[in-house]
Amino acid sequence: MTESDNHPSAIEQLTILGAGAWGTALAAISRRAGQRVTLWGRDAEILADIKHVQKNPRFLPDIELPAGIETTTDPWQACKSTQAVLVVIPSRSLRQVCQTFAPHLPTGIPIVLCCKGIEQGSGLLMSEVAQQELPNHPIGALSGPTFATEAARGYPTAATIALPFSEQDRRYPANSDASRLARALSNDGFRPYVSDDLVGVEIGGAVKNVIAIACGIMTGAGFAENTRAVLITRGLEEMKRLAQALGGRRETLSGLSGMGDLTLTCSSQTSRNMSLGFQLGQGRSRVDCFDGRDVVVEGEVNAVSVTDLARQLGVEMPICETVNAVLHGDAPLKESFVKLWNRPLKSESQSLPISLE
Ligand SMILES: NC(=O)C1=CN([C@@H]2O[C@H](COP(=O)(O)OP(=O)(O)OC[C@H]3O[C@@H](n4cnc5c(N)ncnc54)[C@H](OP(=O)(O)O)[C@@H]3O)[C@@H](O)[C@H]2O)C=CC1
Ligand SMILES: O=C(CO)COP(=O)(O)O
Repeated sequence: MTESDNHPSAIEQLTILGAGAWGTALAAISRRAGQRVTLWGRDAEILADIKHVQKNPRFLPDIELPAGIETTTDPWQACKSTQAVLVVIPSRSLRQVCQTFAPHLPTGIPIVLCCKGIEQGSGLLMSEVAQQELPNHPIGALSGPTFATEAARGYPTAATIALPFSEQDRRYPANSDASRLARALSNDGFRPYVSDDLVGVEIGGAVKNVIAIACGIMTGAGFAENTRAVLITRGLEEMKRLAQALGGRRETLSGLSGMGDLTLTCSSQTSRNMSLGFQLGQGRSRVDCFDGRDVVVEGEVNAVSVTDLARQLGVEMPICETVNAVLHGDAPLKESFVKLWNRPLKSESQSLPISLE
C-alpha cells in the first residue's frame, strides 16, 4: 500500500462538548481554522449569545468570537455529521458525558479529551474512563499552556494533541488521527504539535494544577520567585515520575503539556488553581475564595486522585502530598510547607539515589 492509497479525508466538521471558557475558546479556534463547528452545551441562553451575538457573556465576557459557530443542546443534533469530537467539561463529569453521547457518536470517529484530571476513586486517566465508555473510538487528549481568554482572542498559543499510534500510523504518521486533528485546528494563532504519548500528556495536565495550587499558597503567604522556581522544578520531577510509573515518557513532560503548562499555570493568577492557592496562602477560608463563586479548580479535586494514585504506585510526590494534606486533611498550611522544606536531604537526580541523612 502506498501513502496516497492510504490518505484519509481531511477533518472539516468538528463537535465540541461543553460551552464553558475552554470549550468556547476551542470553538473559536476551530472556526478560525476553517472548520464547520457545532458547540454543545446545557445553557440555551449562552448558546444563543454565542451563535447570534458572537459572545459568551458568562465564561468569556468581552471577547469577540468568530461568526458561524453552530450551537445546540441536543446530543443527537450535535453529533449527526461530525468527524471528530472535543470534550471540554470538568474532569469529574467526563464519564457521565461519555455515557450521554455514546449512542449518538458516528462509529469510529476520534474523541479528544480537553479536560485535565484523574478520576476520583478509580484512579483512571481521562482517556481510560472514555475508553471504557466509548470502546469503539480512538481516544486522545489535547493539552498545553492555553489560558482560554488568550486563545479565544487569537493570541499565539500552542498545545499538544496526543493519540496512541497504530502500526499504520507509524508508517504514515501524517495520516494519523493526531496529525489530521492538528491540521484541522491549526490557524495563525493556534499551533498544535502531535504526540503518541497519551499517558505523558495527560499526566502533565492533571498534576500541574496541583503544583500550581502549591505555588499560589507560597506566593500568597508572602514568598517570592526563588520559592516558585523550586516548586516548578521539583513539581516537574513529580510529574515525570508519575508518568514514567504509568508507562509514559519522561521527555514528554519537558514539552508543552508538561513544562509549558506548568510554567504558565504557576506564574499567573489568571490560573484558577494558582489563584485558589494564593487566596488560601493569604489566609482566606475556602468558602470565601473567588467571592463565594463556584469556580472549576481541577487541582483541588485532583490533589486527592493524584496522591492516591502515586501512593498506589509507590511514587514519591511530596509537593502533591502537601497540597492534598492542606486542602483535604486539615493539615495546618504553614507547618505543612515548613515540613516540605525540611524533608531529609538527598541528591537531585534520580540516577544518583543518595540520602544525606
Ligand atoms: N479555562 C481554561 O483556560 C482551560 C481549561 N482547561 C480544562 O478544560 C476543562 C473545562 O474547563 P473550563 O471550560 O475552563 O470550565 P468552565 O467552568 O469555564 O466551564 C465548564 C463547562 O462544563 C459544563 N459542564 C459541567 N458539568 C457538566 C456536565 N455534567 N454535563 C455537561 N456539561 C457540564 C458547564 O456547563 P454549565 O454551565 O451548564 O454547568 C460549563 O459549560 C477543565 O478540565 C479545565 O482544566 C484546559 C485548558 C485551558
Ligand atoms: O489549564 C489551564 C491553562 O493551560 C487553565 O488553568 P486553570 O484551570 O488553573 O485556570
